[in-house]
Amino acid sequence: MEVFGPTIQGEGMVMGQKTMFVRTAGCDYSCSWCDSKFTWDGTGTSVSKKPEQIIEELKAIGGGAFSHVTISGGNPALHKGIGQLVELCHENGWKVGVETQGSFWQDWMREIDDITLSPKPPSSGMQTDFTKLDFFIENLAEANATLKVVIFDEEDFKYAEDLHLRYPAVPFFLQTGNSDTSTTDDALLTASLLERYEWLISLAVRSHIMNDAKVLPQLHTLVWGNKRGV
Ligand SMILES: C[S@@+](CC[C@H](N)C(=O)[O-])C[C@H]1O[C@@H](n2cnc3c(N)ncnc32)[C@H](O)[C@@H]1O
Ligand SMILES: Nc1nc2[nH]cc(C(=O)O)c2c(=O)[nH]1
Ligand code: SF4
Ligand SMILES: [Mg+2]
Repeated sequence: MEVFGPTIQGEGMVMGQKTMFVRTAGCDYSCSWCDSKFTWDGTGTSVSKKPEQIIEELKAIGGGAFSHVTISGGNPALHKGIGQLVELCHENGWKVGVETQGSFWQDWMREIDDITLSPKPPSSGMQTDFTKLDFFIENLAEANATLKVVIFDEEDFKYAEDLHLRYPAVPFFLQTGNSDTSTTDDALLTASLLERYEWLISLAVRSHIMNDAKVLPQLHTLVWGNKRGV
C-alpha cells in the first residue's frame, strides 16, 4: 500500500531506529481505534507488487540512506510474498522488523530481526485467540520478539498484566493509545498524548506485575501528529 522513509521507528523495541516502512494492505482485525484504517476500510488504494518491485522502490525512495526496513500494515502476515521480500532485504544487507497482531503465522517470521507482536486489548473490540498466540510465542522463542500492548483504559491495563504473566520471558512494552487519529491540531494532540503517557506511567509504576515492562509513547505522533507516511 505504501513505501516510505527513511524515518525513525516510533514504537516499541527498536524505537528511534532509522528505518524504511513497507505497509501492506488488508487486515483480519478491525480495531475500533486503528490508526491505519485506510489499509482495510476501503478508503485507501493498494497495488499488487512483486517483492523485487518493492526492493526497487525502497532503493529509489530511501536513496541508500537506510539499513533497516519495517514491514507493517494492516497485517503483513496475510501476504505470502513477504518471505521473499525479507530474503531480498537481507541479501541487500538490511535488517527487517515486523509489526503484527499475532493472529496469522508465517514461517518467515523466524527470520525477522525484530518482531513486535501486538495483541489487542478489550477497548479495540477484538478478541485474542490465545491458542494462536501461544503458537507464536513458542515458535518465536529463539527470535528477537517482543509483546507490545496499546492501552486506552484500566481494563486494557489489566489485559496487559494478564498477558505479561502468561508470557513472562518475552520483553514487554506498554504503549500510549492515540484516541484522535484524524485531528490536524498537533498542539492539542501532543498535549493529550503526553497526558495519556503520564497516566500510563502512573499505572505501570503502581503495578507489581509491570516491574520490568517498558512504558513508551508513540514517538512519531508526538513529532508529526497524524501525518501519514512518516
Ligand atoms: C497499524 S498496526 C499494523 C500492524 C498490526 N496490524 C498490529 O496491529 O500489530 C501498527 C501498530 O500500531 C498500533 N496502533 C494502532 N492504532 C493505534 C492507536 N490509535 N494508538 C496507538 N497505537 C496504535 C498497533 O497496536 C500496532 O502495534
Ligand atoms: N515512524 C513510524 N513508526 C511506526 N511504528 C509503527 C508504525 C506503524 O504504523 O506500524 C509506524 C509508523 O507509521 N511510523
Ligand atoms: S490489527 Fe493492526 S492494522 Fe489491523 S485493525 Fe488492529 S491496529 Fe489496525
Ligand atoms: Mg502507525
